[in-house]
Amino acid sequence: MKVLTIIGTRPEAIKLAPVILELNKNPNIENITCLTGQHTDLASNILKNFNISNYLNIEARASSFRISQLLSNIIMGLEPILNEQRPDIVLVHGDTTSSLAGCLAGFYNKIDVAHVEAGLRTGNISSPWPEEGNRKLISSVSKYHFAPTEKSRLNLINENVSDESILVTGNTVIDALFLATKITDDESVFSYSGPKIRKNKKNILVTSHRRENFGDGIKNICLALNEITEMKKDVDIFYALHSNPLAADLAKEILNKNNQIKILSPQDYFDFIYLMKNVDIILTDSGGIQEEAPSLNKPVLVMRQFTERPEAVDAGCIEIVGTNKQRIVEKTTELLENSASYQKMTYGSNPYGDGHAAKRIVSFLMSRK
Ligand SMILES: CC(=O)N[C@@H]1[C@@H](OP(=O)(O)OP(=O)(O)OC[C@H]2O[C@@H](n3ccc(=O)[nH]c3=O)[C@H](O)[C@@H]2O)O[C@H](CO)[C@@H](O)[C@@H]1O
Repeated sequence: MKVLTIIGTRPEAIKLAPVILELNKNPNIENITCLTGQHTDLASNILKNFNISNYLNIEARASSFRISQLLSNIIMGLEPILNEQRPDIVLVHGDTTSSLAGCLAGFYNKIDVAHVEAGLRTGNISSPWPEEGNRKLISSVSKYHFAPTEKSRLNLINENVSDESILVTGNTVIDALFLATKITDDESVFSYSGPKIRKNKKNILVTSHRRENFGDGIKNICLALNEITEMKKDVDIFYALHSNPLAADLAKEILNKNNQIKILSPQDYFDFIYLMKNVDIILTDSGGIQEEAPSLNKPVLVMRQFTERPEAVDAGCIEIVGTNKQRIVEKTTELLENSASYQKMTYGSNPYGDGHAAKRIVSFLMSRK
């Protein structure tokens, strides 16, 4: 069986790395990994973390940030590879422009598409935008759907996806985290050379990069961080910037005079895990971090209006706080001051899986050969 695995962004690289390693282990599978160029630097660094060095890169980065330009560049960039390699399966992940483009390129060439992290829905087509639309479109033309949870599977059934084409696998980010924590537990692998995490402080890790938060959302988040450090002199905040200047520039402008806030460049995956493991609280609009944090027993306040991770909300390990400055300040302060509230959010088992999702995906594909 020949598989073409498409990777665009950092989270796709993190979440597909375990699947690629599993595919490469199987003598009956030839896997070709192809970067699209959507996040070349971030994605290639992640593959390096997981010792994946053999991959193509179509460098389809759009000159502007126009999604439609990037989508068409990727589809056209993949055509020659699809014609030359004629894979049996195009494997895509999640909800990005690269995931949708990879899926459509496969579909237009009558090649079966397999979708990892299928079925996540907020039910709101404008949030997250364009991810909710991307993943619904991918579900409508994919042949196989790897749903992380039972809830994701039910979302697909509600959209008339046939049950026998769905497999509930767990989220592969837990596979990646377990692989990485095995590697990172050997402290010598850390290259984290950022500002020290001081144990006599309360430490908060922050990331924000969602398009719907650009502008006012990120502004309110940063104003809330300034207010928290104004009130709490024993708090250090580590803000890991995203590579997208539309997410990073405003944060740098608002936060750069606050010496309690350490502004970090995008972190290598192992170093980011080190940060997640060693802080007390995580504030983020990220999807993957909502799934990882329960395995690290870290409470997460989600700075979005909606989440497609209801399982973690139901389990009490994440809480949606949106981008309202006052609400972010209040909920963060509560976790800093009220140990009962804090304990309630540190969770035993992770609703997002057991770290064996990649194995399940590969054996399912082999059974369909
Ligand atoms: C709507 C939505 O939720 N969509 C998500 C979005 O991904 P995301 O929101 O999770 O994106 P990010 O937050 O950028 O990545 C997070 C990962 O990066 C690591 N990290 C973070 C900061 C850093 O400095 N260094 C790092 O290594 C971190 O540990 C984590 O694993 O698209 C994915 C692809 O389709 C989807 O799967 C996913 O649902």
